[in-house]
Amino acid sequence: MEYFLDVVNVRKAFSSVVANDDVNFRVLKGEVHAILGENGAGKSTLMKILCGLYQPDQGEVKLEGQTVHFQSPRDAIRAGIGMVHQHFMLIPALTVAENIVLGDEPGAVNYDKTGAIEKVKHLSERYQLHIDPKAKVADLAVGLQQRVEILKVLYRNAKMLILDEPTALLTPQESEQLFEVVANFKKQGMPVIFISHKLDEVKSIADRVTVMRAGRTVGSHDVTDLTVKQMANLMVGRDVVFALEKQPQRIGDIILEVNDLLVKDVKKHHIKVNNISLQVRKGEIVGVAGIDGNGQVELIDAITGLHKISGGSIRFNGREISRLSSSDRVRAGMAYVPQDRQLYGLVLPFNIVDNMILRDVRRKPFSNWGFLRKKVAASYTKPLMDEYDIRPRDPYKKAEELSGGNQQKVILAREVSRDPDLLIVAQPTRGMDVGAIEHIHQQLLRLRDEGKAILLVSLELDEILSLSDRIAVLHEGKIVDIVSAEKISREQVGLLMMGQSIEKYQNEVLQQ
Ligand SMILES: Nc1ncnc2c1ncn2[C@@H]1O[C@H](COP(=O)(O)OP(=O)(O)OP(=O)(O)O)[C@@H](O)[C@H]1O
Repeated sequence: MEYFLDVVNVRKAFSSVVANDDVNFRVLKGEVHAILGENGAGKSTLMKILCGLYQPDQGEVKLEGQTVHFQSPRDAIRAGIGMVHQHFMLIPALTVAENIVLGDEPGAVNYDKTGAIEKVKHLSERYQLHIDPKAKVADLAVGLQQRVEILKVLYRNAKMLILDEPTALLTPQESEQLFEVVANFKKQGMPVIFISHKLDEVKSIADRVTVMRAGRTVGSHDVTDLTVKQMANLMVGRDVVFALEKQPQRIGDIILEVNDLLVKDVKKHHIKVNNISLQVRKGEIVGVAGIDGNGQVELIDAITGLHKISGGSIRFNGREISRLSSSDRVRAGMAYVPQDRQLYGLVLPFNIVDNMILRDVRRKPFSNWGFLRKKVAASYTKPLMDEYDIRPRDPYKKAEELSGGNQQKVILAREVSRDPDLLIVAQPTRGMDVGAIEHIHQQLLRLRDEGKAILLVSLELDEILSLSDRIAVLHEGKIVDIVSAEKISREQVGLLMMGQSIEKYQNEVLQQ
């Protein structure tokens, strides 16, 4: 067997936190190798070692049998490691070709443009990554931007690709296209490391999987030998419940009522939310389904007060709130888990305690005559860290030092525990492991059963279908339909998301 990558006994610690310990795994030439692990298991740290951002404290990394010592990402790129990050690093105003060449020829104003375009064309044909080299990146959909990132590393002669949660921001169709691209790499002998929390994806595209637990690798397996459930159990170390138990609904008064809501983009050029009317009542979860970019973010930003409205009304607990600031809306009983956790959800240089009481820092019991009661704040935080399994269990750890999934847990713990009348959650489980998803879903259902109102925005159709009582489907800023979750199938929601009608689908099915 020919190994491209061999990781031997790697260890990496950040002061007292050992992020990687005794890490061992091998990647074969031409295989898709998934890395699975709970939030905080050490996957990102390991990948940062492989791409030269961190140096290991101990152990060895070998490429094609040769030990390598990367001092910087540049060294790793030169050795053929191509990392495609979750958050793209592209310059929107430049073309595809310019973005691809940039970085390889820094500051090169006089680079060989025709040659570069030719090379990009050649690469996109070879790997079936079809894209127009002259298109402006700002005009491309997310899936195509990701192609540019992949082409960028291929242009630098990558011999192995690392894809870090590559489908987190993709539509199901874009994910399918990505999997075809990955299959192509495989055919051409290029190894791919694939990090994902989505076990179905791992099952369908990976050949082998290495599982990490608490910083250590606990084994590598052929994917064909494992079921999705077994993968989940290996990762979490216990049985994971996939099916949710939903209690019968007890609907109460209207908590949120949006009427004829009109929201434009910041420059007021385009309508983002087009005359939307929607109600959320006590004891129900209303899911908002839609392909990314169809007005979901603007809708919830308008309700929470982060985005100005251009028309219509928003009533919360019977009171018109569209002129209230977002902090006044929070005081009135609204809680919000934003889509962009690093921008709005957390203050990254603050520790977990400070982030946990962020919204209530000036109020009792955390403040007394203007003085922060640190002990009270800490004893409020610690049980929440246990309940939400926030790792490491150090309440004074800075948010920026937490893994992505653990950052998300801090926000959810804070917002859910504030006991709001209305909870608005956007992509609540993005980047979370299966065990954490199970817990969050149970918490959302508990709030619903306690009579709270929940507005759930998610790109995960299965999440919308399993949690929601009613589903509002958005397309191009409009609500196509509001349907009962019990009476609609996954395919029907998919059709509505594309702006098509269900009747057409039903007629087609009848005719078959
Ligand atoms: N720069 C840092 N400083 C201090 N601690 C860190 C740093 N980076 C990571 N850690 C810690 O190392 C551990 C592993 O984190 P890592 O980000 O590698 O996990 P992960 O498996 O990628 O998690 P997730 O699935 O949530 O992204 C965590 O406990 C994290 O808090």
